[in-house]
Amino acid sequence: MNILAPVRRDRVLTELPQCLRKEAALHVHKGFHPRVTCACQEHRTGTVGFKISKVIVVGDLSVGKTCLINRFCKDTFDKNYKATIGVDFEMERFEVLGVPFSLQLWDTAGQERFKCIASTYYRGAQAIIIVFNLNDVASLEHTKQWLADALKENDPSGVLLFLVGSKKDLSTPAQYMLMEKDALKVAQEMKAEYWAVSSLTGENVREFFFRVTALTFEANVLAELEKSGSRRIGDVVRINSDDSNLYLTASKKKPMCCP
Ligand SMILES: Nc1nc2c(ncn2[C@@H]2O[C@H](COP(=O)(O)OP(=O)(O)OP(=O)(O)O)[C@@H](O)[C@H]2O)c(=O)[nH]1
Ligand SMILES: [Mg+2]
Repeated sequence: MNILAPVRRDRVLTELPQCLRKEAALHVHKGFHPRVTCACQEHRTGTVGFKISKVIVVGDLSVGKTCLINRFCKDTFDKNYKATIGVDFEMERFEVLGVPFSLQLWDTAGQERFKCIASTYYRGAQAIIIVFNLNDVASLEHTKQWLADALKENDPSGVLLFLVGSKKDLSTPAQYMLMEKDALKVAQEMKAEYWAVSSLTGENVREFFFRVTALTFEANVLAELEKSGSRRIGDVVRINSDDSNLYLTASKKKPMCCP
């Protein structure tokens, strides 16, 4: 795909999309980090606009990884199962706070026999999406192993984690509530943000990917600012001392700048 194609109008983010559940969120701030907003306004985002961030999608076979990506990227849904062999990827271009931002979504195989090939593509991920089927408790249990495998190839402190329950359309509200309780616990243990989606109906799919994009972008800009040492004396107005950063993953309680 041509990464220079213009950004689609429905890929423009001007605000930080909110988390699904506050109990299991990477952070619960209402807006982008003030330093990020400020840097974007002042065109101080360095190389972020030219970068392609890698996102890997892992999880048991048939949990719906390919369908999730296809629903977001192509707005299609295939009810027939066709196993992913090795890996596949899609490129998505966004514009966040006026800055171009690209994600490379790596769809990996869940089948054991292809896992070996797929795992060679885990390296260099900025976000890891671990998918399980909301109607299959074993697939939730296996998410810990998927995460461990993915983290072998990545720096755990530099990667954003998302735990995604799929096929929400197949559970009754009561079944869903039961599963969500367990899933929230797993997400908290992993320090991952929890989402529940349906690729069949499209429920939460766009909201989820927008959240992944926004948080990855935010982490990238903060890292860029850190690298360039652009924090200015006098900009520091307060140390973030509230409890809205559950896992301290993206911003790691850095001093905030901007008036
Ligand atoms: N009802 C329902 N079915 C779904 C949903 N998502 C996926 N499926 C079905 O689940 C099956 C597996 O979906 P895939 O997306 O191919 O699963 P996968 O995780 O990519 O599987 P591997 O590539 O083998 O790892 C297919 O038959 C899909 O139609 C969903 O949200 N709702
Ligand atoms: Mg697949």
